Amino acid sequence: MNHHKYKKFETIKLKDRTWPDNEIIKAPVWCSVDLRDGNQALITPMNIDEKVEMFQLLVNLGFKEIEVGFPSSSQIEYDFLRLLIEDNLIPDDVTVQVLTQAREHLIRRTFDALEGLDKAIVHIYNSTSILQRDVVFNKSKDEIKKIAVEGTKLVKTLSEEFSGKVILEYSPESFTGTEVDYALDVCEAVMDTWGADENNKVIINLPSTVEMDTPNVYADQIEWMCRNFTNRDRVIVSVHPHNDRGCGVASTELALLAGADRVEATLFGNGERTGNVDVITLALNLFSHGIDPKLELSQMNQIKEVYEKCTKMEVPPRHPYGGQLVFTAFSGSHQDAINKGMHAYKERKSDIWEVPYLPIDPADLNRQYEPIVRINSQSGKGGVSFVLDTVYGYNLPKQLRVDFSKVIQKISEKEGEVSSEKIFSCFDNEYINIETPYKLIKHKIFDISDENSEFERKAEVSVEVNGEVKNIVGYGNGPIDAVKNAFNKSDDFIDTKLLDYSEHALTSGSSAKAAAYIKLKSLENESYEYGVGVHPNITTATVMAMVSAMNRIYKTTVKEG
Ligand SMILES: CC(=O)SCCNC(=O)CCNC(=O)[C@H](O)C(C)(C)COP(=O)(O)OP(=O)(O)OC[C@H]1O[C@@H](n2cnc3c(N)ncnc32)[C@H](O)[C@@H]1OP(=O)(O)O
Ligand SMILES: CC(C)C(=O)C(=O)O
Repeated sequence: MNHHKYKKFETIKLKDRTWPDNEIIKAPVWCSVDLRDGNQALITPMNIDEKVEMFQLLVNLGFKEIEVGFPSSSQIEYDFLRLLIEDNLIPDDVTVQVLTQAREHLIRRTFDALEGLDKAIVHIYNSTSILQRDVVFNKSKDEIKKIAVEGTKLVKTLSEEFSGKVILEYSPESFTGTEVDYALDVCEAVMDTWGADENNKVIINLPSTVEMDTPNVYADQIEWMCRNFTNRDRVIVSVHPHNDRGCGVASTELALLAGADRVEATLFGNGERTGNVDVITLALNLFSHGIDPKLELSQMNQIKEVYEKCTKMEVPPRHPYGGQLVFTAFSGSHQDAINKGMHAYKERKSDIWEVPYLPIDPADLNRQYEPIVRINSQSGKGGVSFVLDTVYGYNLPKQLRVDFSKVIQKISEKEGEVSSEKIFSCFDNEYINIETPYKLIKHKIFDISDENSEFERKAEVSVEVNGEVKNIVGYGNGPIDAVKNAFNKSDDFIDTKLLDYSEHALTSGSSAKAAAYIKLKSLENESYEYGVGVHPNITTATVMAMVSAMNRIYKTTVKEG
């Protein structure tokens, strides 16, 4: 690869820059350019119905400025604006923006399209970059400035005849490839021509039409412009970043540190080439710092659905916040940390979200907890128990987590990702209410503490063994002890010792069930097994857990030899 073919564009060196010490403390003014820059970059541009659907989505998300198109470029762009106006689809608090080249016939046609509106942003542009001045326009600096000034004069004249209020926006297109002092000169000429002042501000949009350098360089360019406007108060400084180097979000954030007031962006970063900057990422980055993003993005899946339908583009699975996999962890240590973090967050009832690996709470985007953890061969016990806990309500004892995750590990090594449903059905088959060869028929526990006995409880248990019912009796100081002793006294069952016991409620309300976990050690060898019992009655759940554990010991030691 011949890297000598390329060179860096030399721009200003701002030695006393102040932006690195700044902080973003509020959301900028957002302007969606989905219906213009986004649309002009689509393989199949949106039809009118799709444009209307996208417009309504943008309004619902809370955009107050929306660039609805380039009405002088084609009939469909023109008709769409007319439809918005004639069908009264533009809410009072939303200002539509229209783009046009700074050329007379296009500006005139743009004003025709605006007829009937009471306010609009008219956005004119011409390229000011060194390269385009040379190879596209073949014009001197003064001639290029004249295009901008003549365009502004015409917008001013037509605005005076227009029924509504016009806000002027001017873009020195390809700003990142333009000498900053020249860009400033053109912008000042536009503002002077317009008669801009504090009460009649002009939006000066400084696009990173092509992202040509690292984000700090763009920030230097923006800070330099902000510092050198003759009157900063007559300017709304807007940025319009693209993503050619993959740094659109970083460039925008640094531009905000450098003084920008407004951002033009698109949903999921659709736009020319590698796209415009993604407004969803920008807004949710603010949100994750506790700053009101001034956009309503909580219905993420719905936003994605409308976006994908209208643009026929797909949101990549790893796209920040919106991608299918961004609230998912496959690896064991991540799953374990998420599991523990979620528990701590719930238990501490904290107002502040702090969960490892999850910068924001997926529920804030109406995304579900369920797919956070997905299980494959890289997963450990944390992920498996997280699924059983959050999806099915089973809070497994620590050793059982280790045992069961080995079962899932074997499946995932053979089959790849294991679904939540499969994890549960496997847990169910392996551990819950196991009935072969021993099947609990009924049991009764008696309180015998007043009967002058050395024990407090008596258990009568009926169990079916290979089709034959055995009635056994045992005594102990609690129900579990009494039942276990009943089994141990009989020659029909394996002798065991209780190593661990826990239980919890599974669901709430009238259909509530309890889950009990029993760990038994075989007295015939050193093996141990867990069993799980599930039943509306906690004592029955416990006896079932014991029978399940005995069945598992039978399976591993007696049956499998
Ligand atoms: C970076 C951006 O995204 S900018 C927005 C780009 N979006 C679009 O272009 C989408 C819609 N555009 C179009 O459909 C067409 O370009 C139209 C209808 C607006 C204009 O079409 P045309 O006049 O046929 O051609 P085109 O846009 O190529 O312009 C050609 C002429 O305009 C001049 N020109 C181009 N841009 C500008 C501008 N911003 N201001 C003034 N003149 C310009 C060119 O120098 C060229 O002049 P020449 O014919 O004397 O050489
Ligand atoms: C018209 C301008 C703002 C533009 O789309 C760009 O520079 O990318």
